[in-house]
Amino acid sequence: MLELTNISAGYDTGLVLRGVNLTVPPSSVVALLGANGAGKTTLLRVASGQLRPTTGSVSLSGVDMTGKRSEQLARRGLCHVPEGRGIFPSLTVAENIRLQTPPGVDKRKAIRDVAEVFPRLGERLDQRAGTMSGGEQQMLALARAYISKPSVVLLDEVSMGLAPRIVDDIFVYLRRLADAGISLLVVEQYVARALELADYVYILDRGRLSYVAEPFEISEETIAHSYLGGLAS
Ligand SMILES: Nc1ncnc2c1ncn2[C@@H]1O[C@H](COP(=O)(O)OP(=O)(O)OP(=O)(O)O)[C@@H](O)[C@H]1O
Repeated sequence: MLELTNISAGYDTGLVLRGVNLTVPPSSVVALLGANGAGKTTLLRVASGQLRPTTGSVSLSGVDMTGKRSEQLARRGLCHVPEGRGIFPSLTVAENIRLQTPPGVDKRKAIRDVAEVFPRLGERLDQRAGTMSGGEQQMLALARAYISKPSVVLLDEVSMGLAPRIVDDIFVYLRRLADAGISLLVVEQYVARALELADYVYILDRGRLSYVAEPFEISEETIAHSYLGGLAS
C-alpha cells in the first residue's frame, strides 16, 4: 500500500502540487488522470523518492519513507517505470535483465521468466537494448516490474508513441501484474483502457486533486473536462 498524504511539491520554477492525498490500496489499480502539466509525473517522482516534497508524507506498506532516496524505496518494493523508459541502451537485453534482478533471485531464471512473458525479448537477449524498436525497449523497461517482485509499480505513460498492437500487449501485461496482486499507479493517455484496468480514478487539476471515484462513477464529460484542464473552472 502506497499512501501520499497532503503532498505539496515543485521545482525552482514554483510549486506544482498542492495538498494532494492519494492512496494505492493493496492489490489495487489506481489511474491518475489530468491535463498536460497538471502534475502527474511530478506526483510519481515524489512517490518514488526522486523529488522531495515541500510538505506532506510518503508511506509504503505502513513505513514512513518521506525524504528517502529512490533506491531505498525500490528496496522496499516500489518500482517506477518512468516516461522515457529508463533502460541501459548500450547494454544487451540480457545484461539489462541481470542488472535489474534483485539480490537473491537467480539471474538465469529472471531471463527465462522475461523471455516467457515477452517472447520478443527472448529472441533478442544478445541485442543492444538501444538498437531495439521503441515497443521492444518499453517491454524491457516493463520487465523490471516483473522481475523485481515489487508490491507497487508506478507507470508513467508507458504506451506513449507505440503502435496499437504493442499497446494491446502492454495492457495484457499490466492486467497480468494486477492479477498477480501487484498494486499499480497508472498515468496513461489511453484513458478508456486505463479505466478498464482501474479500481479507483484520481484526477489532478493544476496540481490539486479535483476528483476521486471508481471508474463506473466517472462520466465522459468529467474526463473530457479534466483533459482540457477546465474541471475546476
Ligand atoms: N524538472 C522540472 N523543472 C521545472 N519545472 C518542471 C520540471 N518538471 C516539470 N515541471 C513543470 O511542472 C509542471 C507539471 O509537470 P508534470 O510533468 O508533472 O505534468 P504532467 O501532468 O505529467 O504533464 P504531461 O501530461 O504533459 O506529461 C509543468 O508546468 C512543468 O513544466
